Amino acid sequence: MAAPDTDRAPAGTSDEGRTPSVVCSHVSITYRVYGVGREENDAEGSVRRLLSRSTRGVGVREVHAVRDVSFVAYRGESIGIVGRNGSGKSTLLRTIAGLVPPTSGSLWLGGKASLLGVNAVLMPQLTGRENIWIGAQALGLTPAQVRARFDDIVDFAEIGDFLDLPMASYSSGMGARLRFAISTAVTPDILVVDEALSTGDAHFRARAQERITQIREAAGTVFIVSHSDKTIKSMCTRALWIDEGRLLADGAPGPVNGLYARKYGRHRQVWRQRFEEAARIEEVEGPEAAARYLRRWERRTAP
Ligand SMILES: Nc1ncnc2c1ncn2[C@@H]1O[C@H](COP(=O)(O)OP(=O)(O)OP(=O)(O)O)[C@@H](O)[C@H]1O
Repeated sequence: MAAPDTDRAPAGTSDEGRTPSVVCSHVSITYRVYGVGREENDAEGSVRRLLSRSTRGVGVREVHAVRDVSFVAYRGESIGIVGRNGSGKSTLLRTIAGLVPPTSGSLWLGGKASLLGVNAVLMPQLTGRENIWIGAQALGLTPAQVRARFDDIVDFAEIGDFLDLPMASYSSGMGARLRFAISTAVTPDILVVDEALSTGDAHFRARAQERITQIREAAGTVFIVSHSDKTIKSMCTRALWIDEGRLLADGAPGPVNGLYARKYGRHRQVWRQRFEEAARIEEVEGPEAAARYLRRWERRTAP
């Protein structure tokens, strides 16, 4: 397993005979959030702001979502991204998909990236049939290509009689299947899947896995964000662990998941037990006693 080292070439660049599809070099992504933090709303503050032309004091907060991340992805790889909530996984994926530019560093793509999640395009008030037409054309298919692939999309989505009903009436699993079917109607060079697999049942996941394998075999690269280590282990050939925006591990899914679980698995388990205890205390002694109990633990574990 390669430990990321910012002074060396990104993991895997020395491998010969493989074609890189994504080269992510020292990428950092910072969001600027306005209207939060300390405000200077008095007249003096406003004048100072105008004179200095600076944004200080207007409540701008910077969120360093991704910090100095480097790696090389190759054609034929399926890469799982793991990490706690808010660690920067989706931000990294959105950057690979071309939706969020890196604040610094560089990103090179050897093909077209497609983000699985045509959510923005699919409309709940329209039927599955109408959404297939709109979604597939939004991905760049011509009407003739949509016509040719229509039945395949419907078969994969398994929406049956719901095809002519509004998507708003679909279960979350049906919606996920239809989105997946539309997004993969075109074989993308780089497919980016953000949690889209978590809503499906075992049968859907098996077929999604098959589709992902087909894309990999067609020399594509797949990125998958998932909180399920089962999904990462069964669908990925490699995993990246992102923690507080930094790449902490890059290697085979088993060992990377193992490192991640070693750092946070026990922590999660311990807190689950504490919340159960807090619920018991709340029942017997009331909410204030439960809050006191949790605050005591928070103080003890605060960094
Ligand atoms: N559009 C945004 N504007 C400002 N901050 C954002 C934005 N999107 C994400 N963030 C912040 O960036 C950090 C990383 O978020 P991101 O969604 O990439 O994490 P994640 O690992 O995908 O989390 P999760 O597992 O909960 O989906 C978080 O602190 C989040 O609050």
